[in-house]
Amino acid sequence: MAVDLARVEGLVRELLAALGEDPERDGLQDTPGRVARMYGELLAGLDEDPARHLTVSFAAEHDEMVMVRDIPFSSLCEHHLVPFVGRAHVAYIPGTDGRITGLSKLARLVEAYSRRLQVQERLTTQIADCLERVLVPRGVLVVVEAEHLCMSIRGVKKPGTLTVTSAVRGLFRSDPRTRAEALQFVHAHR
Ligand SMILES: Nc1nc2c(ncn2[C@@H]2O[C@H](COP(=O)(O)OP(=O)(O)OP(=O)(O)O)[C@@H](O)[C@H]2O)c(=O)[nH]1
Ligand SMILES: [Zn+2]
Repeated sequence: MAVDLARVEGLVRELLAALGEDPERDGLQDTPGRVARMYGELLAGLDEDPARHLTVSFAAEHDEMVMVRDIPFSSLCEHHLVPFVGRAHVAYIPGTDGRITGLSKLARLVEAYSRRLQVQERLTTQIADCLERVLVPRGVLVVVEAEHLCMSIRGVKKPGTLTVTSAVRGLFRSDPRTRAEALQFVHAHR
């Protein structure tokens, strides 16, 4: 595991003391271990190769867009170590071999890249890059919408703002009609 649980536990005990707390008081005794396990969970994506999810593919001779929309995710902002939470929309147009991957695998990809210290732009790009590299599709479109708690609960304090990022490749980039159709899918029934 990339996260050193014992070390994080010790440091959280230290952090609590630096925050003016008594780490030995009743309510805080188990907190360092709990926080360490939480980071283990939130950063579990570091321990896996996201591409492995895409090794499952089926011959479908489907040559039109496939989109899984509204994939919920939460990630950790690498600037403040607080969450950003939102939804990802992932679409691809199968390659000339007509092979498709499992729908859940697109959500697993989002999960794998969000369970790391991230910025939203990199998360978006990494999902698109992995799909492009492993599936070799004719097009990839990834849209990510998220609220950053570092903008909601502190600093500029603007809850409810949504940051939208996209990564657009292949046919979705070169053919405006294909891109428009995909974006229409993203916004349908909302
Ligand atoms: N581009 C990008 N910026 C992010 C993301 N998450 C947080 N940030 C920004 O990172 C910036 C860090 O700016 P700094 O000025 O170093 O930090 P800060 O003083 O805490 O900034 P404020 O949030 O404006 O108070 C802020 O503008 C955040 O809004 C992200 O996913 N992508
Ligand atoms: Zn932040």
